[in-house]
Amino acid sequence: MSRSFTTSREGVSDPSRETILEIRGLKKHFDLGGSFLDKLLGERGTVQAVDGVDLNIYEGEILAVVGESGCGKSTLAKTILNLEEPTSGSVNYRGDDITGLEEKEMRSYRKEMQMIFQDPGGSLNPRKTIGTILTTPLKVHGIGDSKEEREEIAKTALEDAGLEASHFNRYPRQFSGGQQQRVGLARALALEPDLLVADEPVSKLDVSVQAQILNRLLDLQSEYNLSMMFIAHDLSVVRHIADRVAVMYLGQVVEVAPVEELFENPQHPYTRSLLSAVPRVDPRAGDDRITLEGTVPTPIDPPSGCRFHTRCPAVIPPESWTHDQTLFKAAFTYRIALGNEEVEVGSIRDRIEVGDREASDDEVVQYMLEHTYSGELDATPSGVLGTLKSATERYVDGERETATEMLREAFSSPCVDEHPSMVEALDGHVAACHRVDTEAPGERYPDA
Ligand SMILES: Nc1ncnc2c1ncn2[C@@H]1O[C@H](COP(=O)(O)OP(=O)(O)OP(=O)(O)O)[C@@H](O)[C@H]1O
Repeated sequence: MSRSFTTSREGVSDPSRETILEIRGLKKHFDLGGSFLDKLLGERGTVQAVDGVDLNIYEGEILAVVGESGCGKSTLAKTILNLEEPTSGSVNYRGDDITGLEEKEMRSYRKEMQMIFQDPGGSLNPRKTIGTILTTPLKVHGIGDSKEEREEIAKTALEDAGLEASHFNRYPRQFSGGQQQRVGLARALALEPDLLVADEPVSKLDVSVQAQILNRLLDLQSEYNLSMMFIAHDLSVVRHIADRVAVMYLGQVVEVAPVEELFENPQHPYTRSLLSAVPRVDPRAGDDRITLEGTVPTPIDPPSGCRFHTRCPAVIPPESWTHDQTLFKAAFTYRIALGNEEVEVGSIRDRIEVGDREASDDEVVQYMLEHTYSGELDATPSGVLGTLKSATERYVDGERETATEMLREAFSSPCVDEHPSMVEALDGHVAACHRVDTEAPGERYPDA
């Protein structure tokens, strides 16, 4: 492997464009409290919801933030807007440091930085008319000289969002979900914000309504030169709307690229997996959440090194590895499963039917190799199989640490030991992956 590429974090702004928002090393950890024992058991501790995010949003662009449920998208949005207090890092809005500002100090920025939420109904007070919902923020921010003027602004915003001025006197319950989302949009637009943070604004709506709202957003974005952070888990929506895309995994950004570039030439193995799942999305299924192989690790105790290593199809073998990637991935996954004690010897013993007698250790070992190890036993070279077998024997014998150590030594990976920094993968396209850092573009994924 040859190290060659210039280290370039997304944290370096593009001087040719006006940066509206500059996020640096942003962290938001939630302390769940609990005793030391709770923490050891993973039931309490600290949720690393957002853990060191660098991002820029440029004037007039739509930056989409994507990733599986729980990866920290909403927390990122709320922390940027000081709806959550950041643990560390900084947020600059048009050059002003707004990190952790109190509500009073935030007030002048609130007008310029608006957020629309996923649940349209939940963010509208059912007892207030649409008119009151729209004009109250105008009054708070001193917009419009009179009640009549504010009413006029609110009605124009309703029309901008695709509703009618006559809806002014209605109540939220008199609207469909799609219309309620338009009210949320109108409320945000009435303040003429510079930056709109939209947290999955169409995910709860029917596909046809989604398209209408998205097209409306696109029209308004170009009409008002709005900058937007658009949070989504549906990648087809992202392709339709975004200029650039940031991909998040377990609290961190792993790749940022212009939208077509990301779809045509994804560099991070996580992005590649996400995109490969797109054709599976079936609107008739009702739930279009992306699912990947393997369980998502908990953000309370995220994996060391590259956080994606436990699920990565391209996890890097040690330099001494002479076999192919598929074999390494199978052995490595086995290492992870035993290391996390995901395999219960007792329940395997119960599961194996051997007449009246209890299954022997050898039978349990064989069962684990046949069922937990995903490689083909017949095709596994004897040296590798020997290690897998010896480690499994120790594991079944109760010597878990010895077993884990044997597997760790034989199937080591830089992905476990070192955190990858964000590097320029291709022009204007950054990714945090050891493969991207060390391999030339055409050689990054030989058979992964
Ligand atoms: N107030 C909180 N206290 C403790 N943990 C929290 C809190 N808010 C969020 N989390 C945790 O932080 C992690 C990130 O959550 P977040 O809602 O930001 O993810 P997300 O990517 O927006 O998910 P989704 O797509 O499902 O909305 C999750 O593990 C979540 O359980």
